[in-house]
Amino acid sequence: MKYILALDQGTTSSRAILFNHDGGIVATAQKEFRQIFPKPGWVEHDAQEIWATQAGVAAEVLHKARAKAGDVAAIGITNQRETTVVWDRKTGKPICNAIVWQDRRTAPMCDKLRAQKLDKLIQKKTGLVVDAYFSATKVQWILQNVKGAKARAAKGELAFGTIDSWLLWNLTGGKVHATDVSNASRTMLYDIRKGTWDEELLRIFGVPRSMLPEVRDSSGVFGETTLLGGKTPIAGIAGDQQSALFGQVCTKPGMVKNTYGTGCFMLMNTGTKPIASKNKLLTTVAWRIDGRTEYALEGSVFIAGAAIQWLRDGLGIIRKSADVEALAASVPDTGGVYLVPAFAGLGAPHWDAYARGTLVGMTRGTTVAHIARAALEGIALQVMDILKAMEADAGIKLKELRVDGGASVNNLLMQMQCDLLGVPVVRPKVNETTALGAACLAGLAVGYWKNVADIAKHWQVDRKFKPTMKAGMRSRITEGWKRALGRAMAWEEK
Ligand SMILES: Nc1ncnc2c1ncn2[C@@H]1O[C@H](COP(=O)(O)OP(=O)(O)O)[C@@H](O)[C@H]1O
Ligand SMILES: O=P(O)(O)OC[C@H](O)CO
Repeated sequence: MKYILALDQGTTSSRAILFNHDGGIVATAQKEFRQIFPKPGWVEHDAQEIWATQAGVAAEVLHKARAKAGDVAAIGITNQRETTVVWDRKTGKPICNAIVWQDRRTAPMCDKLRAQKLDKLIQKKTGLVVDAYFSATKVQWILQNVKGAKARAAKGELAFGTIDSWLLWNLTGGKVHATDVSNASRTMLYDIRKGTWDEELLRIFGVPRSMLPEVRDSSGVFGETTLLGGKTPIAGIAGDQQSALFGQVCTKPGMVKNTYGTGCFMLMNTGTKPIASKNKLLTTVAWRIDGRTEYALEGSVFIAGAAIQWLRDGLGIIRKSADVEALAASVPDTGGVYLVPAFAGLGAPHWDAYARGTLVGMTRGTTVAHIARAALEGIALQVMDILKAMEADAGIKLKELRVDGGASVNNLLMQMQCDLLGVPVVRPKVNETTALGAACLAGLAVGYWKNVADIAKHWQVDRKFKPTMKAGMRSRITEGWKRALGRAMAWEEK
């Protein structure tokens, strides 16, 4: 058969991409959906709209390529992670909007867990830092706040799933309620070393076992769908950041990728060994193939490309995201301005749910160009902080950083990044590595590709950025950044 279809369900859009045997893109379809902000700090999605847009782009991409179901060997799913959907098993309808990974409403619940000194236990089992980011407190919130939910869940009437499970359920007409191990590892309910849902955590968060999906390998047949017209196997699932790690062929320990999308997510493959972080990074499952689990260290930055969207939609100083590059390049530096884009609190390595966006260092000479440049620099500086933590945790010095994601097309940002890191930054030709990873996991399961080496031979460099900044300048910028961070942290009152 000719193609593998990847369904890439991201935070801001649903995408469908058809890949051929060379790992090349044949056609792409994409549809944005509504971001719902009911209160400050809350972020929701309509799960039905997510399914409708995802099903829509799947049909559209086949149409664009003039392909039929019979041309598609398998489907791979990759998804925004942690986002929580609870639905009725009988009707298949969600009982409320999905609570998105960026949503901060459960921060007080996390404070309580820390006050009860449960954070160490949770980190030991799940590899995660207690934060509103993960699914557990989101499910707990739904069960406590949606009328009748707790009782219905206790009777086994409700199902919980991250977006992959929700899509899989819909693709299979409610026949399969499953997830893959990389997504399970983001729920804060899963023991990443034992590879099981954890009864003690389920008790702590008040989540009945009956709500949970079955956890499977990332590569393997999960079920079949008739969505495309014939019967197509769904043969791979991975969370989008783990999927990008696979798509970048970071399949050997020590290899690192950073994805610049809505947020920024840096992952280092650590092989079959989970490394417990001493610097507030996450230990997470990269994937499980043929029963063999590989792990990753992760630094998660909540706002990256979203800061550029804010320049566009919030401030209106650019018309489209790509315009930020020329505007920022029209000035040689930020003129001392720093933008800490803590719009959704700060993730790794700070984990401050009460931090808020801060713009400092302005003078009468400050222009929108300085602010645009500060937004790009703010992205690169957040990434610098996580790379330092990662190098300390893994005890290695990085040789190169592989990059991808929507904002990685910005050459100025990539140059700033490698200047601030002092490490070469490498961008591959196929920038859709997230979708490619899911396609590869699915393709491996059905024999479309033989093995990882078969996939690796298609990875090609588009451009390599080399550091040019003088060390003195780097430390001046870094020092100012530390002070700006201090202004942003603990801003929102508890
Ligand atoms: N040229 C650009 N420079 C900087 N940011 C960009 C550029 N083009 C797109 N972006 C940002 O990239 C993000 C989209 O990337 P994408 O990988 O599609 O994200 P996601 O998967 O999180 O929805 C948006 O936040 C957008 O503002
Ligand atoms: O949708 P993205 O690409 O911004 O990714 C979101 C992450 O999976 C959140 O953990």
